Amino acid sequence: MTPGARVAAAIQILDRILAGQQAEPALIAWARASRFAGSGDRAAVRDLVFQALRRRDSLAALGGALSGRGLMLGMLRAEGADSDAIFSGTGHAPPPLTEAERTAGAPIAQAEALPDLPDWLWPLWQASLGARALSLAHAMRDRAPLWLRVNPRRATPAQAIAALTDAGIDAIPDPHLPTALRVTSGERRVHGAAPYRAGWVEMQDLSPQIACSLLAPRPGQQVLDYCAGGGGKSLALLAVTDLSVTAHDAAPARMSDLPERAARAGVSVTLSPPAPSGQNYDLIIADVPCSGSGTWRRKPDAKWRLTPERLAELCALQAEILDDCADLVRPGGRIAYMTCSLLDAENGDQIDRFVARNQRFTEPERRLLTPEDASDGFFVSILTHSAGAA
Ligand SMILES: C[S@@+](CC[C@H](N)C(=O)[O-])C[C@H]1O[C@@H](n2cnc3c(N)ncnc32)[C@H](O)[C@@H]1O
Repeated sequence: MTPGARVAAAIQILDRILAGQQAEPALIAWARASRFAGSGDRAAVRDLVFQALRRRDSLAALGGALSGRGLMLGMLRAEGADSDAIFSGTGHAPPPLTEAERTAGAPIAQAEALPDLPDWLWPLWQASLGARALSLAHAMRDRAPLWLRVNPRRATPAQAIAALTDAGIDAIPDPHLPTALRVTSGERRVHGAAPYRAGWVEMQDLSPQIACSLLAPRPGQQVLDYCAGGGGKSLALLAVTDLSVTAHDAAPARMSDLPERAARAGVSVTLSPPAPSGQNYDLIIADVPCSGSGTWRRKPDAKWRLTPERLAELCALQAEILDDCADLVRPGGRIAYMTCSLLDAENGDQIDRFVARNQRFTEPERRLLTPEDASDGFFVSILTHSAGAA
């Protein structure tokens, strides 16, 4: 596909997303209907669509319209590219620019200053992040790096880096957490690469890796991963400590990959039968459903789909899960509450309300990680039951 044809495809897909379709199904539907598009074309069109969604408002302002065409025109203007060369009308390229399109659009500085967040959310974002609100909103406009976690049961960071290099993937360790590797080239090769398939490395963003490193459970402790999903947090803990880990999820199908991932990593996780009971756990991980506002670089359409009603529903569910976990932790045990959100409503405010209604718990540690100091936006609060230290 020519550059113009890729832009025309992105316009078509963006129009569907702006009309209400989710990004992934819209991309899949386009790929199925476009057998002529090779893997390089599909990746390039996907990048255009995601980049446009990350910067939706500023690109619409630059391009003069909130439409697929307006967004792609705004992107070309932001890059200083020759719009007429792309909007050429030849072959499969989009039709030439109209006179109105040529004169529409805000100046670059004015458009770039927009936060690229939904209007209703911006006051909550500012109240949560204060002086860092705009820079963190703008950090969400960039593509996120891919991070890997080295599994010390299988390899050292140096061995993993060497094996990745052999597979055509470059990765460098984080200066503070050497088992966290940032992939600097060859991202798309990771899934098929030998060190991934042999369990030497797992995909996990730096921020949850840091959060898990704060928990340091003692060998042999009973751990409940209450919202286990794919089990990323369980696997991170088991990689460094021998633990008895039970995984639970309200949607058990979400844990279907976990046994295979655990086997690849050389560890084992017990999948919980119906629901955990008793007060048997030294550590409960509550990696709760959330807005995902810290991961909007990866899932940019989610930022425009979130509504105040959905945020309120999520906050109510998070409170319910915290209360369930409070009943399952053993006296003296800990709850690690985690979200991939930057919003106080889901983070500090949620914990303050929990501690106010559950006065047996204290909060020795709370950490908000952001793209400015780690990678994805991520919150962790460690809550200790007052009957003694775990
Ligand atoms: C943020 S995801 C978990 C991600 C996972 N811990 C990981 O590291 O891959 C939240 C999970 O909570 C689950 N969930 C939703 N409501 C729940 C509830 N009431 N009790 C337990 N799990 C719930 C969802 O099915 C989802 O898998």
